[in-house]
Amino acid sequence: MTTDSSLAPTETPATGEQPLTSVGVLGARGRMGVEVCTAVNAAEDLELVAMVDDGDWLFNVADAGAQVVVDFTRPDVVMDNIRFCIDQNIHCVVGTTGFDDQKLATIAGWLEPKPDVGVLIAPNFGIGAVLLMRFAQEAARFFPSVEIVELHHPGKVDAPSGTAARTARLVASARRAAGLPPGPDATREADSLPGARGADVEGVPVHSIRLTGLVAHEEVLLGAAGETLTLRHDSFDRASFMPGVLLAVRQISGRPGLTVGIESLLGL
Ligand SMILES: NC(=O)c1ccc[n+]([C@@H]2O[C@H](COP(=O)([O-])OP(=O)(O)OC[C@H]3O[C@@H](n4cnc5c(N)ncnc54)[C@H](O)[C@@H]3O)[C@@H](O)[C@H]2O)c1
Ligand SMILES: O=C(O)C1=N[C@H](C(=O)O)CCC1
Repeated sequence: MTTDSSLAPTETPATGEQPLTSVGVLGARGRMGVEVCTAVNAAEDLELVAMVDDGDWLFNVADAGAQVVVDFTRPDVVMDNIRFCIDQNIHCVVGTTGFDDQKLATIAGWLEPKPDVGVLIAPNFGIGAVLLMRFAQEAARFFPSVEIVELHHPGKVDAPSGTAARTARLVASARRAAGLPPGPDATREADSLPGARGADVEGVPVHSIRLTGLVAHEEVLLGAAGETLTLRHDSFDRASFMPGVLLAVRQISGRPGLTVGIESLLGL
């Protein structure tokens, strides 16, 4: 792995009374990474000190003195990145998807001997998407049917989306808490083609669409006798994720341990 000097940080914001928070970005050349670098550069209280992508030297973030690392890479590499940051006592804000309970438990274990280090993992930093998840959780117990459709750009590496998987788990859990079966009232037994009814996430069907022109979109459809409720969120631009990412970057040093989602940062 080599250092890519073309990835050197751009201009450092003017120093004020408050010390700047040093930020490193992993996945810096990706769709989200580029947007995060732009947002960090534009924030007067943050300083972009390292930009690392595939093939670059991961130690750049530590050598550059990053206090917080933002990771938008890939599900198959993100665990190694988090392990590295924890070992180096660097707080970590993770937008990369692909986490299940087992991976979260592994990270919590890594954090045990590091009581001052914070790791925040959020499948979606969009405020509207976070609210959609909350509304879906609220509505789930009132409707016998619930299905999720997620729609994304064709370059997306995973399916279903992390947001849809988390929404489904939250819906299933809300239904269990209300004494209802987790899944919908429709069966899968009549499927003539495997997959026709979508993926099964804790009993909730999740349908994934990949379409040129889309960015990130999710619908939760709830049905009862004679009525339906459709909750929909659209991210038309990756700028929509940046307020949530910056909020997490600013708060993570005060939130040691593992945090999942930005709900608690928003007071939800
Ligand atoms: N949480 C959210 O709000 C949110 C929003 C959008 C995307 N995402 C997720 O973020 C991830 C990235 O999405 P994207 O669209 O930016 O993907 P992308 O493919 O455009 O970017 C990923 C980047 O990571 C780089 N990379 C791969 N391995 C690396 C490594 N070991 N170290 C450093 N960099 C490495 C790739 O070269 C690439 O540039 C996906 O998991 C996606 O689902 C989350
Ligand atoms: O573009 C992506 O990839 C996105 N990934 C996240 C997910 O999987 O939920 C968030 C939305 C955009």
